[in-house]
Amino acid sequence: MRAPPFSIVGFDLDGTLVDTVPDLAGAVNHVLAQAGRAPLDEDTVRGLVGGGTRHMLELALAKTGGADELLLERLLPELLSFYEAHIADASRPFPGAGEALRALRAEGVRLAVVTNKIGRLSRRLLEAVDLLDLVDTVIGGDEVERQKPDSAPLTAMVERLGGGRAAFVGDSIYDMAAARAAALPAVAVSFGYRDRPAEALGADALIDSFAELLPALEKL
Ligand SMILES: O=C(O)COP(=O)(O)O
Ligand SMILES: [Mg+2]
Repeated sequence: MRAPPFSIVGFDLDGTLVDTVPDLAGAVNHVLAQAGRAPLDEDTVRGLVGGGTRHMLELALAKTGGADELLLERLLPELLSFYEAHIADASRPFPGAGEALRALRAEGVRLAVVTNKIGRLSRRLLEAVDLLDLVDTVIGGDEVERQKPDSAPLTAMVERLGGGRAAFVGDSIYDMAAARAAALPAVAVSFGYRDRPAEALGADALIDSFAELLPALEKL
């Protein structure tokens, strides 16, 4: 392989590196039951992920009878503690995710996870699925002033990893908008979570599996 034209590659977490919906849905349904609400199926929860855990809960409440601030504040800590206890019961890396990270690393590319998920939970999840040691840094949604779709987390990534040409890989409109705002080329994964067709995300490249990532980066 030719050396990739990037010295930094960032990855979104939920729906990009790791298929987390089973455990996220479990945690959402745990608190919906506490609120006397009907459960949501995994396909529905898949469309609610991307804007952070609080946003996911807000959307889940809106879908099951209405969200109000008080209920949201009451249920959020419960959701987070349940999710932390079950963070990798069923969550698994998408096929080829670890291999792609290793291949990029072998080329000397510095790697980051940039997620709207809380940083502590993100590291816990990455550790549980054996990906934490493969990345140089993790930036959680609570660890920057503004989360994706703002450019702030991606600007922080480039700064933290010492500068250089960077690209970002994600699954949602939040990722594509953040990359655009930070003026970074963006690769979208077609297997992730989103509220619209993958072709409508506005990515610079679209991949159907991690086997396609390195060739896609070379063409950007
Ligand atoms: O937890 C979320 O809602 C989003 O997380 P992500 O930024 O890794 O997709
Ligand atoms: Mg995502």
